[in-house]
Amino acid sequence: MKIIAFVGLPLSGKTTAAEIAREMGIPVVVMGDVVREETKRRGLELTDENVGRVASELRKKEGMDAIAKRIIPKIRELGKNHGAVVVDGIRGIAEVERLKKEFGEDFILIAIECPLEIRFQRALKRKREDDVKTIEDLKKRDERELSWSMEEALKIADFTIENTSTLEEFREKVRALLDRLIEKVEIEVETDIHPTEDPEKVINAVKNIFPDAEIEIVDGKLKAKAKSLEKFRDLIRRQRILDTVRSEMIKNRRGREITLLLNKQVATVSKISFTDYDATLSPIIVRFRLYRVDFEKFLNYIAPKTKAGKPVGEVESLWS
Ligand SMILES: Nc1ncnc2c1ncn2[C@@H]1O[C@H](COP(=O)(O)OP(=O)(O)OP(=O)(O)O)[C@@H](O)[C@H]1O
Repeated sequence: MKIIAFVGLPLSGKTTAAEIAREMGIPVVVMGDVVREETKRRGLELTDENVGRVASELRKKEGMDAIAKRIIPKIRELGKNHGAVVVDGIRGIAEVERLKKEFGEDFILIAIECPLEIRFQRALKRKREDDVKTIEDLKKRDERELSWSMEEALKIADFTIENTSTLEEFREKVRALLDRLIEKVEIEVETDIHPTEDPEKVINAVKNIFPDAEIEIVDGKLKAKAKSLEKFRDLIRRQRILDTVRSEMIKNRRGREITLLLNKQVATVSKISFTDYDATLSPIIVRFRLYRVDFEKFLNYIAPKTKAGKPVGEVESLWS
């Protein structure tokens, strides 16, 4: 699961970026909603003043990362089915640090940059009730945000998007970056390592099929995550087993998950063959979890139908 947050000064384009994520089917957790919920829970009316006061109180009592802490369960819940969640409304470094601690490498921070003058012009155009009326007011608002160490957050961002050109160009940049960052398919690999087996050999068997697998061995079990499907796809084509793989995938699909059981011994010589759970040496269990690609497309990407031994209706890329 990837957790993506946008950070930037007022009017830089954070809400617009989150909106694009929503359009792409990525759920968005709005930090402000947590504060609004808390305001309601306290029986207060949802005015700007009340919401602002509750936010300050939460931060004073529970620390500067109070709101980040409260959204973590929400992120986990939404992430279960989507593979990615966007967080809208990060304000300071404490919040970034909390989310980094919680999600590690899966947390990605994107800074949106835009100079004061352009942001001010956009405020004049947006005319939201709480929007600044003068450039001096916007400078003050910037300073308030910077006092929460937003500058540090901007500095440590993994990516920076400039939003100085047209809205359409900005939307395109955000869309392209999100598309690159978010996994469409999660690949999980698992197998038991028997006492009689050489762990190195088992690792190699997995790497023969998923060369980029990040492998962990815990209590005699190998667990791995991989990203690239290329080698797997290539082996299937070289062995000319598209039909077999296709029917295995259809047979072993449960909703958005496809579980394939590969013969471990055969994998040690870089070949694919299927087995069952009772195999003498336990199988290599490969689980594909589809997030932002439908089963048909995935199936036609990995193992399209064939006619006279040639693939038909093959999908060349999951990314287009
Ligand atoms: N590239 C752009 N060209 C023109 N208008 C833009 C561009 N990017 C954003 N805007 C407009 O500028 C305004 C501010 O954008 P947005 O609400 O996304 O910023 P924000 O960072 O979420 O602001 P705030 O911090 O005030 O919530 C919006 O009216 C939006 O439509």
